[in-house]
Amino acid sequence: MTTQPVVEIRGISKHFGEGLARVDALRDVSLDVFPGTVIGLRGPSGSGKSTLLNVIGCILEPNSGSMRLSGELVYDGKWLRPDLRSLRLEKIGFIFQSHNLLPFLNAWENVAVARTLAGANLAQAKERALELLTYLGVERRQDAMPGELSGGEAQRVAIARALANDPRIILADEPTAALDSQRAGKVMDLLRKVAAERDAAVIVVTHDEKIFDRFDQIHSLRDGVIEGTAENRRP
Ligand SMILES: Nc1ncnc2c1ncn2[C@@H]1O[C@H](COP(=O)(O)OP(=O)(O)OP(=O)(O)O)[C@@H](O)[C@H]1O
Repeated sequence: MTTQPVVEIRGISKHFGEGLARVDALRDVSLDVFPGTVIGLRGPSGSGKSTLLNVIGCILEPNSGSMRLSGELVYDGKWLRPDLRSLRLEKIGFIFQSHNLLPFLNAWENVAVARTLAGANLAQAKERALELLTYLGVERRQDAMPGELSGGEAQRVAIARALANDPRIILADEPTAALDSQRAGKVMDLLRKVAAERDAAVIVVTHDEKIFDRFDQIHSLRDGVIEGTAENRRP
């Protein structure tokens, strides 16, 4: 049996500006990410990491190429779905550097809101939120406001929120940048568990060398091109 990639990118290019001001942020990038894997994107500032993450997240429209997300062709020279918001809600969970929790909602409400945006009623959304907070080991903090959470706790709540709609693709932009190495390691272990147990693909933009050994593969970008890939062998 062959496993289909969850993210399948072919010949994606993206530029900003025109003429002398043109910047080629991605040049003919192809990439497959398989279920159950955690991959890293590294590279110098301006190499195209965030652009690639935002293209996969259907936030930025590329200029050419094609992209399949969990088997569905979503971009082929143009977006193939009129409603990108519902596409994102259905397929993708986002995790940011600073957790981006809504400061006026408590922990479980922050998770539940993502579920209600996808159409669930509040009771269903709360049940799911509490399940996910338990899964991530922060159920005791369910009523805490974001300002009362430690950095590690807040990032776990943010991961729970990213999982609210059971996406198969999790995109994380520098998720450990604000954490010490022990907490960073824990967040990466949780992302590995999420990938393994939910058959998801986790894609992490990072500069953080202390977590490089936690990836199955790390792609190095330079000037909009994937110039190399390192594999971490696992027992
Ligand atoms: N909205 C935009 N308008 C114009 N140029 C942009 C825009 N977004 C990104 N760029 C340019 O595209 C290139 C790639 O940027 P990108 O943010 O993807 O790099 P990065 O590798 O994520 O960098 P960093 O590590 O600093 O976040 C850079 O030259 C950047 O200046």
